[in-house]
Amino acid sequence: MSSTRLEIIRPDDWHLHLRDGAALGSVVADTARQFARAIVMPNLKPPVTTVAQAEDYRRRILAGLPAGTRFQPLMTLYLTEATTPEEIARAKASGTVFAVKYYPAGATTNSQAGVRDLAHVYPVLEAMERHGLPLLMHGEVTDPTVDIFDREHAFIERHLIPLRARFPELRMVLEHITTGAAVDFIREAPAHVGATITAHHLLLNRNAIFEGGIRPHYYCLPVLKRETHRQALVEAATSGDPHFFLGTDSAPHAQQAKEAACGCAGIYTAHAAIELYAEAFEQAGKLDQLEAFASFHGPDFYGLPRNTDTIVLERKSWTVPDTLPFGDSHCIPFRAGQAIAWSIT
Ligand SMILES: NC(=O)N[C@@H](CC(=O)O)C(=O)O
Ligand SMILES: [Zn+2]
Ligand SMILES: [Zn+2]
Repeated sequence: MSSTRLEIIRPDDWHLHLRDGAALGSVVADTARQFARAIVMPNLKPPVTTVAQAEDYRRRILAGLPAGTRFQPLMTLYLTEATTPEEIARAKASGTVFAVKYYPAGATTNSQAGVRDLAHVYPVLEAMERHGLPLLMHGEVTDPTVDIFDREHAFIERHLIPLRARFPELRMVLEHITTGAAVDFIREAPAHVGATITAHHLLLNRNAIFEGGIRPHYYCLPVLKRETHRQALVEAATSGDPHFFLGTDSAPHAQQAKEAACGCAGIYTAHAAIELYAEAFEQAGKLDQLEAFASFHGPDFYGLPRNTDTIVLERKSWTVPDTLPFGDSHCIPFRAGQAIAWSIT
């Protein structure tokens, strides 16, 4: 399908990092411009581990919005080995917390407080299964003997398959999937197991990290994979399969934190998220599938109503700024200084 104008039901972002403080104030409007709702990840320092903390964070997000915006943050709790089944019951009853995020300790940004051994949180997972609260997973093993490009596949084999067997009714999202193995696993799973896919994993393969030199702004976790995996993700996202939905994993870091001897993982895409997905879907000849992926499958999975208003995308190129404000610093957005083919009117 080729087209120059596309009107779709307003999308939601089912995986987003908003940070906190002044940084939050710099980025939240980018998301609110296009998305009605977003699942907000809890990997702050210190992490958001209780309903009370999530509700405080939610108030800070709402306070950071430009006047008149109707954006709704959907909060999550950060799972630790100290999380209690009682906190899960409180989360379910809260009306503000929609999921619990599992970070294997050491797997990614601010994951030190995460889970070392899944067996230690079985009572919590049992409570989540009972209450129907989804477990959102950063699905990578941290075993240093496993190659970094194989860590998602190893997570599926070592942890996800056993977890599915032990908690068959647990609602789960494998976040920011990057491999054909993840696509195959999710496609075969029941409807209460889904996956988010980022725009950058649809648009880039791992060569981007090394093009003409080392490119820290293309470093994220899970790390970009080889071209065959990118193609499997594009196939999944554009197939109409309701297991797969939009999650940007937009993860801003200050420029100096990325351009460093040990640079942080994370790519900022919120300034152009739906436009970037439109590019990926257009390249696949599947623009007609963008709405289902971006606006239907996510709310259907979470049991929330679909949005009713629309956004209009136009095939009109614009140039991304070289830098964007980020608290008392700035960040380098995806496609900095380069063109994006689609705009929101
Ligand atoms: N994706 C990333 O590379 N980074 C995320 C954390 C995460 O989602 O794993 C971040 O918070 O910076
Ligand atoms: Zn992650
Ligand atoms: Zn993330």
